[in-house]
Formats: sequence, C-alpha cells, structure tokens
Amino acid sequence: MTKTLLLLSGDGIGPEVTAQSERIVAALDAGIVTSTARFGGAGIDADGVPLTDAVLAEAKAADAVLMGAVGGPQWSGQPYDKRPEAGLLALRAGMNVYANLRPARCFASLADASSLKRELVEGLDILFVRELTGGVYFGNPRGIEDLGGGERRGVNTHSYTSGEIRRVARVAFELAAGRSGRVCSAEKSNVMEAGLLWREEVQALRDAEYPHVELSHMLADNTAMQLVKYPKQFDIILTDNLFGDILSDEAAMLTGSLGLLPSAAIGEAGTPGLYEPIHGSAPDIAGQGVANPCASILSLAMALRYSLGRPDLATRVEAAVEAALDAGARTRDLGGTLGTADMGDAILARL
Ligand SMILES: NC(=O)C1=CN([C@@H]2O[C@H](COP(=O)(O)OP(=O)(O)OC[C@H]3O[C@@H](n4cnc5c(N)ncnc54)[C@H](O)[C@@H]3O)[C@@H](O)[C@H]2O)C=CC1
Ligand SMILES: CC(C)CC(=O)C(=O)O
Ligand SMILES: [Mg+2]
Repeated sequence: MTKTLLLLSGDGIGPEVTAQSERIVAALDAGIVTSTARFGGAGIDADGVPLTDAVLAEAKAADAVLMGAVGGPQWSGQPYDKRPEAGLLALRAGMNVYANLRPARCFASLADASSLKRELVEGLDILFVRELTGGVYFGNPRGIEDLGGGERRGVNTHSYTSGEIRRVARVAFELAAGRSGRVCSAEKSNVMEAGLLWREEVQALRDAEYPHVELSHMLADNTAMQLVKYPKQFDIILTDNLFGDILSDEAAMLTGSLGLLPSAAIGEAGTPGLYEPIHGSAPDIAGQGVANPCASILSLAMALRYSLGRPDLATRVEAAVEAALDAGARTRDLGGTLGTADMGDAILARL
C-alpha cells in the first residue's frame, strides 16, 4: 500500500542531510510517495511564518514527516513566537507527538570516536524517552517584561499534568518490555513541584500497570554526571522535555557525534510520527556540504519502523549505515574527509 512521507528540510544543514535521506527513499523503491513543504526560517522568508496552517494540515495528513533542522542567526532577532524554533514547537504540538524516542547507540566501529574511553562506550545502547509537548518549552505565562528603571524580567513556566506524565511514561514502560525491562526516570523532584509530581505519577503507573518493569529514579543533574561516568548502567531514560533535550545531546557525544543521533516523535496510535535528527541547523558548517547525514538517514529508518509499516526496510537502512561506518566511511565530525553526499553514496552502496 502506498505511504506518504512529508519532507520538511528546514534551514542550515537541514536541506543538506535531508537530501541524502531522500536518495535512500528513492533507492528503496518501496512505494513511498514523498512531498516537500517550506518550514522554519525558510517558511518565515517566504510566508512570514515558520509553519503555515496548510503545512501543519499536510503534516497531519501524511503517514510520516521527516524534518531536517530549523533556525539560524538570520532569524535570531525575531520575537520568540515568530522564530523558526517556534514553528518546530508548534509542529510537535499540532501533531500531538508527545513521546520523543532518542536512541543513543555506539556503533562498534566508532567506539574510538567517542570523547570517552572505548571501554565505557563499547556496546552502549540507551533509549531516551523524552516528553515533547509539555514542560517549560510550552508553559504559560512566558515572556520578557519591562519592570522600569532599566530592569526586565524573563519568565518561563515549567508545568506538567498527571495525564501528560502518564502518557509518556506508558510509552517508556511498553518499550521496556522489548529491551532489558529497566527504566530510569530523571527529574528534579528535590527542588521542583513538577518534578515531584513526575516522580509520583511515574511510580504510581509502574506499580498499578507495569509491575515487571524495574523502575529507578535519579535526579537529572546526577543523571548528567552518571552518563559520562558509567553510561552503560542505563537502558531507558524517561525524562521531561528540557532535561531530555540536554541529556540526549550529551549522550550523542558518547556515540561519537551529534550528527549520528536520530529521533522519532510519536503520539496516539494511528497518527503520523515526526522524525528528525536530534541536532540543529549547524550554522557553523551550513552550506559547506560537510554535515553528517547519518542522523537524518537513521531517522528515516525510524519512520520506516514506526509509521510506514516497513520494519524490514528500517533494519536494512540501519545495516547499510553501520556497514558504511564499518568500512571506514567518515564525515569530518568523525575525523574523516567525506562530504555529506559522499557519505550518502557510501550508505547507498551498501543498501
Ligand atoms: N531540531 C532542530 O531543528 C534544532 C534546531 N536548533 C537550532 O539550530 C541552530 C544552531 O544551534 P546549535 O546550538 O549550534 O546546535 P547544532 O546542533 O546545530 O550544532 C552544534 C554543533 O554540532 C555540530 N553538528 C550538528 N549537527 C551536525 C551534523 N549533522 N554533522 C556534523 N556536525 C554537526 C555543529 O556544526 C555544531 O558545531 C539554533 O538556531 C538552534 O535553535 C538546535 C537544536 C535542534
Ligand atoms: C525546539 C528545538 C530547537 C529544541 C531542541 O533543541 C530539540 O528538540 O532538540
Ligand atoms: Mg536539542
């Protein structure tokens, strides 16, 4: 059956890495129909807003969306609600993709590319389950107010309801069954009420419905430290929007590069998923053709697995990426000399 994939390549290196995923889709020849739309800074330049209603409607009507990255210095002077990043938050909220799966796996051939010693990262396989549509990125009130006399106040609100916590915790507990059965929930219940509620709700759901899951709780600052001390202690890390954002970037370096980590954002069954590399638009290397496309291609693999009904092709794409890395294919971030399209070639050759 035909499936539809909407490509929102966005800004900076977004279009460069998404182009390589598009080549993979074409090579798979699996009846996946792709379309493209403007999004992020590219949307602001053409339409005045980062995400139009029409593009959101297209995203909700597709089987899956593959996003590149958004943002860049050109748009940093805009008010917050007009920035490319606000478009991404609106897309995530509009698609109601509240659970963000961010796997951090260390490929065998990259164990020496990590900033940690080989023995600490060899075989590493962590899955972050990050809450994606709540917390401090979305809470109200927010803004910068003028207090007079040259003083201003910046305000953001971190809030979670029990329902928001339970639905993402359920995703983590369900996924635990297919892994080691262990979930570590990271929050700041020692200093934040929303963190305390997080801890209580996660524990209550586990006790009521998932008694076989081995659940532990860890304060998020300690989690950041433990990730570089002994990362292999973790299997699934369940955490909120802000901590998940930060901890997953940290974990990326354990695997060798931020350019390697994919993600899947999923919501209720039967609704489309949003797939994106965890990295941003990388203005420092944009336009040079040197970005690593692996995170985008591995995000496409996650789309094949979770939204496009082709787990067989997901495995094939992941194997092609691993085989290219095993054969020594390396972009600059991994210490190599290949450009973005060369890396795409190396992966395509092994597909
Ligand atoms: N999902 C998204 O669209 C995200 C967007 N952003 C936006 O991106 C812009 C830049 O943010 P930064 O803090 O610089 O984060 P970033 O993730 O874009 O880049 C951080 C560092 O990692 C490198 N890097 C990232 N992806 C790479 C890849 N595929 N290959 C090789 N190197 C790679 C960059 O060159 C840079 O040195 C900002 O406007 C930010 O808001 C940031 C994170 C996520
Ligand atoms: C809205 C994004 C720019 C936040 C982010 O860095 C991420 O989701 O990884
Ligand atoms: Mg981030």
